[in-house]
Amino acid sequence: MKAVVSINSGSSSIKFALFTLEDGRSPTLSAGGKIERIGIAPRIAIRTADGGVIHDHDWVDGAALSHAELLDYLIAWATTHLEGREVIGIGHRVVHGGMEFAAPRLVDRALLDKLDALCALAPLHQPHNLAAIRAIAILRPDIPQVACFDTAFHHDKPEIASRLALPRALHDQGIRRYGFHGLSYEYIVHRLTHIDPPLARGRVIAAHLGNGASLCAIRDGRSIDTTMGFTALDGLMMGTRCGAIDPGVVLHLQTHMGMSAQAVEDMLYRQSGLLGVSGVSSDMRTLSDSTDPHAEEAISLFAWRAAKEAGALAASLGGLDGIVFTAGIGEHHADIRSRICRQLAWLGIELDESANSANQPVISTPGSQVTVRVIPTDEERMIALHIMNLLLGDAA
Ligand SMILES: Nc1ncnc2c1ncn2[C@@H]1O[C@H](COP(=O)(O)OP(=O)(O)O)[C@@H](O)[C@H]1O
Ligand SMILES: CC(=O)OP(=O)(O)O
Ligand SMILES: [Mg+2]
Repeated sequence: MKAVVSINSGSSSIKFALFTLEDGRSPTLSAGGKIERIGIAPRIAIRTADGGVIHDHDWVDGAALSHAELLDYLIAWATTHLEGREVIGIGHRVVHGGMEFAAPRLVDRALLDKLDALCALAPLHQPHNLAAIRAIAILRPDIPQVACFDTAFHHDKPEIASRLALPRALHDQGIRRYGFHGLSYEYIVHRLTHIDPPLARGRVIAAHLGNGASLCAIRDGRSIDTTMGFTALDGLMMGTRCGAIDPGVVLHLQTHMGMSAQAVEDMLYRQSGLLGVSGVSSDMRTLSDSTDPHAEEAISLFAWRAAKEAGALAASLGGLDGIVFTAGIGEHHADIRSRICRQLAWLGIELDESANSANQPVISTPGSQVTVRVIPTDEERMIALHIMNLLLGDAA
């Protein structure tokens, strides 16, 4: 049986999925799983498509385990469990595709060199994405690999949403707003076209709230603006990232507080966000269970910032027909969704609190001017569809 494998290395997790190509067109999930809480207390869970447990493992003292070590574990596990399937392609989420890549690409050495040059712009992601590709190229050089870019979905957004108010020459050199989480947004559009075609043609804010978090303003299925910019540091407050801050703070830290560029990078990417404000954890589940008042302050700031930026994107869209919540927090955290929607009530949003508490697919009231949906994202399926498109021609 022919199969494809998707690998999605996020900042705090590695998600992976094996899809068989039964009818040669649409991918059927065979097994999938994730290693999550990387850097805290990693655990791996692998399940069949119907939820049957294939493998579970907790690394209790595993805070120091790197993405690379955990990936090695995963590859070793997969090699002994893939027998009987002919893997025709392996696809990867690659966070930064820079100015050049507007669509998935087959991986070769020249591509890897170009993507290496973008590592500094996505230090929490790109090195892991490329390390996974290289590790697999050594083990299975016979299997084609496909790079699917998080930036691609935003590539053709309007010029005005791409430009920073900096000297023009910098824009021409690539210092511009790219946007990320594109595979997730593309999947949301793909799902909306099936489940709610009128909304898919309308003005939608998709809220990808995970360890990394961003919003995307989507009109008629296309990105027209988004909260992340040149890097995945901009926009919303995140697990360990600060989101948008006054650039004067960075200058002050370096010039007056003697911090090196490396120390500032570490603070903005790894020590800020929910972790920095709470002093407790970067993980929303842990914060929600905590009685520390700083944990509550971090949760409030997260929701307030998300609602505020959603207001800005509603202005980019010139009005709003729908909001879609997705990713770890967006899919599961009813209280955060409720806080965000209450702050956006002036846009005509009326939440059905009981539907929201039950994580229903539609969580707005029938009379709400704005439809609010919860759609589990599936970046792995989007990657599988891209592999098939690239290697086999059109997929369903
Ligand atoms: N059931 C849940 N309830 C509340 N928050 C959750 C739940 N499941 C996951 N989360 C939160 O989602 C975030 C991770 O999101 P995810 O999309 O998996 O991350 P990544 O950006 O690494 O892909 C964490 O803050 C985690 O606490
Ligand atoms: C781009 C980004 O922030 O990704 P993640 O949410 O996986 O960290
Ligand atoms: Mg993610």
